[in-house]
Amino acid sequence: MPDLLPVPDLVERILATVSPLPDFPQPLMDALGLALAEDVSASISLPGFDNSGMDGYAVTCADVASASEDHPVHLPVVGEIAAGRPSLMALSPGTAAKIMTGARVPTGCDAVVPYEWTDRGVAQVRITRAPRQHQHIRVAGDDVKEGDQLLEHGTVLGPRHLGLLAAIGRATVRCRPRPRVVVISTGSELREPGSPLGSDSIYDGNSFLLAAAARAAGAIAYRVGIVPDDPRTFTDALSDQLVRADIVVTSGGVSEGDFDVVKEALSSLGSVWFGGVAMQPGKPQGFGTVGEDQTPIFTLPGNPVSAYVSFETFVLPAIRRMMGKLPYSRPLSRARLTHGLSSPAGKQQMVRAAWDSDRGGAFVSPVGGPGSHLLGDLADSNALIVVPPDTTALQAGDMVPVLRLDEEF
Ligand SMILES: Nc1nc2c(c(=O)[nH]1)N[C@H]1C(S)=C(S)[C@@H](COP(=O)(O)OP(=O)(O)OC[C@H]3O[C@@H](n4cnc5c(N)ncnc54)[C@H](O)[C@@H]3O)O[C@H]1N2
Ligand code: MOO
Repeated sequence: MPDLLPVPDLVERILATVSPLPDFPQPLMDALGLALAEDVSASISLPGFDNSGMDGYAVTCADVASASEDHPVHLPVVGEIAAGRPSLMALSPGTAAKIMTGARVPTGCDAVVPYEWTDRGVAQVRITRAPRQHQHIRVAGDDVKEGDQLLEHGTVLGPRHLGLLAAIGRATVRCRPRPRVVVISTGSELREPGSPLGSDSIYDGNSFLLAAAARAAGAIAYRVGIVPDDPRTFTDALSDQLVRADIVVTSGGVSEGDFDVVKEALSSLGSVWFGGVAMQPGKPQGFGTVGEDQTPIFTLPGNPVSAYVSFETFVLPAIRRMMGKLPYSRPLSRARLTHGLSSPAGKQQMVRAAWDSDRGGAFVSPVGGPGSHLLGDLADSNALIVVPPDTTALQAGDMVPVLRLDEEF
């Protein structure tokens, strides 16, 4: 058996070849899920001005200090201040003004008495409890101060970040864009789902699997569909697609067969490496660059489980690096193995598994057999147990490294 490349060596080669995409200002809603390519500081304070936290009456504390149920204080109501419709800028001692939540507090007011402590009077208000000084006043800058560092370069933007960015008035933020991933399935036996199936043909599951995985990783995925086992047709399809690709992913046609179209078409270019990686499933791999723009290309093996595991191991880190998302690879966690298993020597085995947790902590159970055609088992899995190349057997109860496939990271 020719030497197999260790998995980390190929990952390293990929990360050295792939560069982060140039960042540019993006409208906020397009930035959801993208990594910030700038440090964001507050250009304004939040709140921007002292405002009321309650619907009630703006008062001067000293005027109502003695208010109680038994000895209410009565004040004339001199106006009404609604949020966004400031009408009264200053409050004179001995008066009150109706004020709504969010409305700017007039000068001279140092507390808000909520409606519930009053008779809700219009011309005059009866106040039965004394507020503390500054009660129900939201002071300018008590949330965010102008100049505060808010979000760091590299932060992956979620709904809460976008809310904050909008609140400080940002319409755009600098982010790296989503890479455009073109997915091509090769194989003359493949048919489009929904079309009739011949006696020796199969449906093209891989392009859906891989395009969906690319989209789930944050990329824009273009599913080109099926290219038959003809090198010329493959090369034509590839050059048609390069114009819209930051990454090309193919499946099939890379092992030792007589019609291994991808290998045959790309070998002559010399810039794509083909070889075996010490991983099971996912041994036959190809990686390199194609076209004028040196677009990275991943030629994944055709067996569906092999294609998926290869995507997780090699394509996902490339997508994340282009997007500026760290870490590049899915983090390993540890879980207790429920059943023993054996593993081939010299290869990192990626065992389909079901992960769960209970009061005893995380546990993981192998799902199905090792066959790389077992797509049903793959769909039942939510994790991969990573068995190192030098480990040939694991016992029930062992703590094992696990990749949780549906976890955001
Ligand atoms: N003599 C050898 N044969 C094989 C070796 C080897 O080392 N020596 N390696 C095996 C391993 S491991 C794998 S993995 C496969 C990889 O083969 P290819 O990448 O060339 O893929 P194909 O031969 O085109 O297809 C393999 C398998 O997968 C099915 N397939 C392909 N595309 C799709 C698709 N889009 N959707 C669903 N299923 C797909 C295809 O029909 C085949 O059954 O090679 C082994 N052979
Ligand atoms: O190594 Mo292949 O990728 O399992 O069946």
